[in-house]
Amino acid sequence: MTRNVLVIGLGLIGGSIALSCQKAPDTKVFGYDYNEKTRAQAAKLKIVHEVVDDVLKAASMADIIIFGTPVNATIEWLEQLKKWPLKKNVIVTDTGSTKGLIMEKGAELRECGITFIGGHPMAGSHKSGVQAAKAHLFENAYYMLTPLHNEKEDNINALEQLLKFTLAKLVRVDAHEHDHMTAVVSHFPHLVAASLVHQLDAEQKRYPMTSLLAAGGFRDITRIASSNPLMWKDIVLQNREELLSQLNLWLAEMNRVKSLLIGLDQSAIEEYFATAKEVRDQLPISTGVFYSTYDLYVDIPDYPGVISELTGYLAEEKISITNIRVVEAREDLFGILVISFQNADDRDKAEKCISKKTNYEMYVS
Ligand SMILES: NC(=O)c1ccc[n+]([C@@H]2O[C@H](COP(=O)([O-])OP(=O)(O)OC[C@H]3O[C@@H](n4cnc5c(N)ncnc54)[C@H](O)[C@@H]3O)[C@@H](O)[C@H]2O)c1
Ligand SMILES: O=C(O)C(=O)C[C@]1(C(=O)O)C=C[C@@H](O)C=C1
Repeated sequence: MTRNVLVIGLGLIGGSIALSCQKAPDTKVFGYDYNEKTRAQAAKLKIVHEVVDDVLKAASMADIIIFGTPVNATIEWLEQLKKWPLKKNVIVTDTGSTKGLIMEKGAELRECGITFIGGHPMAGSHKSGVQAAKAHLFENAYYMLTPLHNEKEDNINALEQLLKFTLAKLVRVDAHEHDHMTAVVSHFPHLVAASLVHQLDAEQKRYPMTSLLAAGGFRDITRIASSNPLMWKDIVLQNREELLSQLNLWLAEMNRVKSLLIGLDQSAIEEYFATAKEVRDQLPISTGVFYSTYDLYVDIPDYPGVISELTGYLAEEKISITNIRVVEAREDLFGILVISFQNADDRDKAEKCISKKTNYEMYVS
């Protein structure tokens, strides 16, 4: 029997889930977005099997409904859902970055006989919109499910059976613990990134050259300040309490830094950086596709055409690359070309391909 899946909200996350659900056998994926342009783009990009205009009708046929909407919009949809004529065994889930308030709605849905299991894939990007959707966005990332207490195991299994096609690591987490932990590793860092950009903005009014000097360090730490403002407005409002307590911890931490600077204690300052480096270097890699890189470093001679020559060899063998950049290219030195691939297999193939055609030295990080 065909399983009908309806995805509401076809942006980066909803679109990516819809693409991965299309890989599930005997599954028909329908999609709805309140933005007409997005619906048209989703149809053109084949993000779903069928884009629908009548969301209520599609919902009444759905076995699984997935919300890819901003978290405040999800709350509004869940309220409406209570009155809809849904299938008796329908399973409703979401992808929102916050879980506390959404699970309160989930509990209300249970009172109406509707199964709601919260979900949150811990991968994404500062990019948004349907054009950024990718089938493999969640590969290897943690995908948290926050079922209500006493949720039927069969319901959770049924949802997991579909979500396993995201190739994410599915884990079950309590909704409140979820909101605490994501405040630490995601929500609060977004506030810090935005605040650093505000600080730069104020500074460059007095020293206009400052922004020209924003190189790797500033760009790395503030990439996420380019994220969707509406989405983040919703997230920080829903997780306000946790964020206020993170902010207090941060202020205390900044006071510690202040004391270190005032105290001029060289070894304590070095220790501060050393401990941070140790913890940072040991972070496990569990991101989705955007920021897990499989890089191949190629020492290339610095002559015009060398990059197109190399990419040409890879194209001949149909090896796709996700990014390419040159580092340390100087006239008198070999440059290093860093080629990124989607997976280790593609990188291995590329290494073999390049070693057949050239004598350039290569290494992987
Ligand atoms: N961006 C990330 O890195 C990331 C990662 C994990 C989870 N999330 C969560 O996923 C959800 C979607 O985020 P995104 O990054 O895909 O955002 P997005 O802006 O790319 O997509 C949201 C989509 O929802 C549509 N939409 C907005 N309001 C709607 C409504 N009321 N009804 C129907 N459609 C509506 C928009 O038109 C858009 O197409 C959010 O809840 C977010 O918290 C985001
Ligand atoms: O990589 C990014 O740009 C993200 O911000 C992704 C990110 C994160 O903070 O890690 C953002 C929000 C999500 O709920 C999950 C993942």
